[in-house]
Amino acid sequence: MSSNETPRGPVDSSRIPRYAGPATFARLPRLGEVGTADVAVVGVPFDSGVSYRPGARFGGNAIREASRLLRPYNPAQDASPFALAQVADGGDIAVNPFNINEAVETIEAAADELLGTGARLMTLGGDHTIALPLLRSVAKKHGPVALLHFDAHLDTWDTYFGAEYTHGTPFRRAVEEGILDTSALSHVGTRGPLYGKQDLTDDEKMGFGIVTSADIYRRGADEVADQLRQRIGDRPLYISIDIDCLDPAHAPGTGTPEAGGMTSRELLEILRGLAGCNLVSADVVEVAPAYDHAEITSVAASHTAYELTTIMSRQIAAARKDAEAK
Ligand SMILES: N=C(N)NCCCC(=O)O
Ligand SMILES: [Zn+2]
Ligand SMILES: [Zn+2]
Repeated sequence: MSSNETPRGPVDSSRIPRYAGPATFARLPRLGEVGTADVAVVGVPFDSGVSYRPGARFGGNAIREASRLLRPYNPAQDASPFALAQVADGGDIAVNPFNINEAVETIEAAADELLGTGARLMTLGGDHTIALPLLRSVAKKHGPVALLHFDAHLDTWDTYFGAEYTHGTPFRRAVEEGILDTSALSHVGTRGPLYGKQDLTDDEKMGFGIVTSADIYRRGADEVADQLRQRIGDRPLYISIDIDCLDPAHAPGTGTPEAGGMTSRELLEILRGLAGCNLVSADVVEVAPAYDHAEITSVAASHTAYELTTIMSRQIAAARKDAEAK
């Protein structure tokens, strides 16, 4: 979108009932209807990398369905994300469910294509395996990126049953490949039993800092966000959100739930506190609707994606304004 074009926003829910028609994220136009977008919301229906309950392949569409209720003005960030920049639904990346290596390649190639058009990606998973090809693609464009990883789990384990690409291993692979800026890596929301203490030592060696879910409870969302923002500075940032970072009370619909997690309010507040960071792309993964009730998980995920999109749109609009002033 050039600076003098008005973005095409969502369907007007005061004229067309919000439950009518097929769902796109936040009732936004499809990418094909607008040509190119500043932020492309894409689904990756892939869950062949899970170690426990499957079902995240249906996550993207569950989030789209739940996102029908999002409204165009975000008071928490005082911004209308879909008016500040063109956000569009890019549909799903069709990947092979029977061949993980091929799926990983397909995701990377599709992300390359979308990022090549100048779009930032707001990806809806899928299981956490998909973060690796997305990070590869983002790093090709921006160099090694800072990473904020919201998750109950570390996802820096080595292999599962000998498999390198799984939902428990994407960030170890990413560190090995040199696509992360190891001076700014944080897990947020970590908790629960591990295989051994070595998991933590290995993780620390890779450069990760940890903000546990108990840290959030004790220190509060604002302080945590301030600390994270300081660590990230103006580095290009990727945010990966495993919905199991939330307590199972706030996100029952997921494959590997762990008790004692943050609330959806805490997650949303931390994200709002990150506004102004150079967020180049993001994902929300591990929503498995078969275990959900009353869309609790997919509603939380849709609001999470909405806050992330708002951060990106605000930044895109601010950069455009700066460029025009020059
Ligand atoms: N949910 C994600 N991404 N990873 C969980 C892996 C935990 C395990 O099976 O040990
Ligand atoms: Zn997890
Ligand atoms: Zn994860």
